[in-house]
Amino acid sequence: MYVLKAEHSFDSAHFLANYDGKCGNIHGHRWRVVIEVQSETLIEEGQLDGMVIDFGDLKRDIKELVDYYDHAFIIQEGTLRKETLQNLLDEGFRIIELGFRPTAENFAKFFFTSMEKKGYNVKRATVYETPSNCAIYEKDGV
Ligand SMILES: Nc1nc2c(c(=O)[nH]1)N=C([C@H](O)[C@H](O)COP(=O)(O)OP(=O)(O)OP(=O)(O)O)CN2
Ligand SMILES: [Zn+2]
Repeated sequence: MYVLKAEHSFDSAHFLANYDGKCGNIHGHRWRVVIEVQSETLIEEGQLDGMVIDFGDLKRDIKELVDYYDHAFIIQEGTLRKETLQNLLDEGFRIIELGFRPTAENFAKFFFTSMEKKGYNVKRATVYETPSNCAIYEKDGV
């Protein structure tokens, strides 16, 4: 089995609602998203001979996905009062509302399935919240 790994990072703010501790306050991370894709075979002709996929194409697709979340305030839907949210939007802040709690685990699954939707045979998605903490989502039995 061949495995290719590429990554891209984004900087954003978030908070964990209903969290008893410092992470309940607004804070920022450089989220590092590492994607691994797999293949039993290699392309055997042309420019891509000997490759699973061109690293450039893989990196481009990860960046395209991840860059949307860069320099935004990421919140879980329903965790800010309507007026608070409206005031932030009126101030011109870029807010991204998610249907899930913005944890490393949920982001790992989200980026895994997003890359699958782009057609990749994804082996594993790893999301680092800090240089020493990461969550991994991977297929069962792989
Ligand atoms: N399993 C998870 N635990 C926590 C998550 C998470 O996504 N999954 N997230 C957080 C917070 O977002 C927090 O920002 C990260 O926590 P922490 O490791 O405490 O971050 P620090 O680098 O600031 O830790 P220090 O050791 O105090 O420097 C919490 N938990
Ligand atoms: Zn955090």
